[in-house]
Amino acid sequence: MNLEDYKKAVEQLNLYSHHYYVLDDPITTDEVYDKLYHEVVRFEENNKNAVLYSSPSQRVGDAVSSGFTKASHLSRMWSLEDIFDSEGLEKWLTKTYKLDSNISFYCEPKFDGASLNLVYENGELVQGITRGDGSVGELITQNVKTIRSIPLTIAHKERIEIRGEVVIFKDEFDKINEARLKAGEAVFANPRNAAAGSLRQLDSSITASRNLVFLPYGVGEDSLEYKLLSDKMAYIYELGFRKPPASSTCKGYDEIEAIYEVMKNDRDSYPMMLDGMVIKVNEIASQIDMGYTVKNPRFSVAYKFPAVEKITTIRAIVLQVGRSGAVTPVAQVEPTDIDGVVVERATLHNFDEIDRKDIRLNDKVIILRSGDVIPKIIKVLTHERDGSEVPYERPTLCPVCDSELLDEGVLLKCQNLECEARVVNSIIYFASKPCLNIDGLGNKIVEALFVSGLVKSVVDLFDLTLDKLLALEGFKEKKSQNLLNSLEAAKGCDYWRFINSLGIEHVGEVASKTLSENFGSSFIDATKEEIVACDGIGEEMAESVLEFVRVNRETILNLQEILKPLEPVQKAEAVENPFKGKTAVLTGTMSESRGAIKEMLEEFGAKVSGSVSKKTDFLIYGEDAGSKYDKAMSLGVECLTEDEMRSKISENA
Ligand SMILES: NC(=O)c1ccc[n+]([C@@H]2O[C@H](COP(=O)([O-])OP(=O)(O)OC[C@H]3O[C@@H](n4cnc5c(N)ncnc54)[C@H](O)[C@@H]3O)[C@@H](O)[C@H]2O)c1
Ligand SMILES: [Zn+2]
Repeated sequence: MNLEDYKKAVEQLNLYSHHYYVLDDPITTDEVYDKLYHEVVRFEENNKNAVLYSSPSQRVGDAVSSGFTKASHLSRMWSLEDIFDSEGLEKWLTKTYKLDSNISFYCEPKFDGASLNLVYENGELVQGITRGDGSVGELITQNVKTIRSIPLTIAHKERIEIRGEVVIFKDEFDKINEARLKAGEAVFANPRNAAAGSLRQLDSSITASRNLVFLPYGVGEDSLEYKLLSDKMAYIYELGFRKPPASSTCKGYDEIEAIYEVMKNDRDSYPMMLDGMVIKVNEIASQIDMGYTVKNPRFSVAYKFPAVEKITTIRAIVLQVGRSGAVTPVAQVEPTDIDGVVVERATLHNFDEIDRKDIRLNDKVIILRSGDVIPKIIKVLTHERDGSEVPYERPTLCPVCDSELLDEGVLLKCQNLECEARVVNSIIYFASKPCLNIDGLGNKIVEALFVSGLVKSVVDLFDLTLDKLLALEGFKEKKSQNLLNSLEAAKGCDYWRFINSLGIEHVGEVASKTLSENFGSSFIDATKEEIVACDGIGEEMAESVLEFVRVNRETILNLQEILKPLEPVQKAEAVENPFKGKTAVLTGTMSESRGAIKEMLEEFGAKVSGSVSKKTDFLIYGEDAGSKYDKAMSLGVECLTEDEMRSKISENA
């Protein structure tokens, strides 16, 4: 890197930072940012006189957005030095032991969110300030007050600054994005941006709706006299703050590495995103002696986890046809190693998503792989386009059978009932675990059976014979006999499996069980009213059942004749009691598990439903009953405590 490159790199980093910190909409990955940042730092170490005032190494964060009132922190907020591997840890420890050899360490997760400073005076929350540039941040007290894990009053009366990270849990993040997708709004790239963006809203009610969580990691100005950071933090948690998971004290390299390994391997199991582990010197006197660089504390370091976001290129968009004929697009990307796994495909959800993100062939994109979920594209780097990108055109023909697709906007559908993809996938579904659980009907075999012409629908499976199978290429005696045996074994299955295996749209395992319990084999004669009256079954599902039965009645009867599924045993008629035939909802903590109480009520002939509606006859509540209780009260539903319910039963039984 020469001086010219250095100046360009600083400018580039500042552009990245502006998008990251001010606009909450990054235009590159942390990995790319970190790599360039470290090149800049290396150049500066060798060219001390050339260091630019605007260099990101000289400051924390970025400029403060003009939309908010500014506020100064009582004591400065800092960034953290990064390390990425064992070698980095060794170097950091050597450097730190030189400053003080008699130290131990406090390790905790590095939460990937937005940092926040809380000022309490006389035990009251008086200010909430973003980190900003470390000295001055944005005053967002109103927003901060909507975060339920931030106590408005604490038992500590002297002035104190409590610092922590505001995060959004992963499941909440998915919910927010799902809702935004439905509303046609742009989705957040990742939970960090969602947290930072939600925290810095001009309208507090938006912040309030986002279920943010505050995790304390330290204090700024304080008058506490603890000798150890671990004790100081224990005191903070006692004041009513949420204790972050997995903090521990330890000594030396080996123990730190061991804690890091466990945390890294468990990262997916935490409800929030972690991007590393923070190591801090535990002795406060030593911390004070060590002090700070222009940017970072010397007594602390962030030991980063491998990146889960990478930049790659869209090579193709391939189409998959499911058993219902729905065509889903999947992106094929330039193979990219993400935390040890080579990623070649990413979901695109549906065609609207391609339009909304304006995903083009050859586009550079940020791809995220975290946990077991299928990798997804979280951002198209439109500013990196060079003209070689090709807009994607929606297909009009089925990629498998060439028949015309039905374009329903979000969904495209192949309507050809004999389309190979539809038949093969519906047979695979028919044989899958929650359906008839037939071994030996994997993708390859079903395809071979279909192509041979022997099997054009599930009914044909049961006409297979040993002779017919042996005539096919690749079907040896043992394999063929095993398949025939498993087909035979599927006969006499539970009735709900039979319903589930039909593959009725919107009807999964739970609904199949409900239909089976309520109707058994007469489900094909049930009316819409009767179906909707079942717990957990709505209009859409009922219509889908009726339509399926209308079109496929013959096939259902035919299959039923072959499979002879078992009719569900009807429950014995319940004795007369006030709950018989009524619908009840359970909420709060009870003396036994709610599952056990549900079973008991069902024995008394009640239907137990998950949500309160006008159809609910009783709400039975235990301790800490929440919104269901409020809703029941507002609808005038009769509310009973667990004891009241029990005495009603014993009076009558
Ligand atoms: N993608 C981009 O475009 C882009 C741009 C700028 C910065 N960045 C990322 O941001 C990083 C620099 O940002 P930074 O200065 O906020 O540093 P940082 O986020 O790497 O580390 C410091 C921050 O970590 C947070 N933190 C979380 N858990 C903590 C804990 N247990 N103890 C102490 N602090 C904890 C605090 O908020 C603290 O301010 C870069 O390394 C880069 O990865 C990315
Ligand atoms: Zn087709």
